[in-house]
Amino acid sequence: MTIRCVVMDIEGTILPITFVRETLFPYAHHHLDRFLADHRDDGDVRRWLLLCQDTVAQEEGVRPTENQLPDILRRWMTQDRKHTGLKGLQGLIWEEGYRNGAFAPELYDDVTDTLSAWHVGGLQLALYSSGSAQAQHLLLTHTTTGDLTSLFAHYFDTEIGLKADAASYRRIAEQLALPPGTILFLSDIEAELDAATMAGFQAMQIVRPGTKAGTRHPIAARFTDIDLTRVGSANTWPAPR
Ligand SMILES: CSCCC(=O)C(=O)COP(=O)(O)O
Ligand SMILES: [Mg+2]
Repeated sequence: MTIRCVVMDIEGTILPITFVRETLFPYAHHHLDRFLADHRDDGDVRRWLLLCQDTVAQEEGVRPTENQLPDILRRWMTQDRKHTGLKGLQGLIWEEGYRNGAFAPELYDDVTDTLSAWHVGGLQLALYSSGSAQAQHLLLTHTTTGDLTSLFAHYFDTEIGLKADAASYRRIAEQLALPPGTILFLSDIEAELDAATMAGFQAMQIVRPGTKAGTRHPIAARFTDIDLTRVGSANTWPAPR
């Protein structure tokens, strides 16, 4: 089946995991208190704080005060919890960092040209990350190879569901208004690829240095190794190793 859209993960797929874990996450952790002091009353900040408070109230039976929230948020960050409210707040904190030039994401060197070629060839491109859609857009805006947002039509985050849940991919296909079999999902994580294929997507594991190659999905080491015309043909995938 012809691929019409490529949906891709971010960390470990288009850029090194270390950029997220060693640059973005520590920045949000470090600047949380000051950010909340400065922006507590901003509309988006209020929305995400309320969502975090709701979750704690549901899980623990007691609604935390706003003063108790920063410690809870820091605990969630340490746990790498993929909570929509936390992810929303992190994205807003990173916005300042991008604006100040505190960091710039460097994509793997095979990514930008491949994305441009796919875009020129008429493919729709989309990101799917646990990071908020706003954070995804920011990241693409500030890459060391320039602003890549014009290449992307869609940004999916945890508001559509968790990445290891097949229902999330069914909702993505609905939003894209495409048959699932015409959508290729790229990720380094097998559990995410499993969920995507359960929803009928084509899926390929991107195996970057340090990624453990799985056995359940076709693999590619670089975007330049992906031949979209062969995706889904049973006799060619997985690639021999
Ligand atoms: C927009 S980059 C930040 C990504 C992020 O916050 C994150 O938690 C990545 O998680 P994922 O489940 O998409 O690997
Ligand atoms: Mg990943």
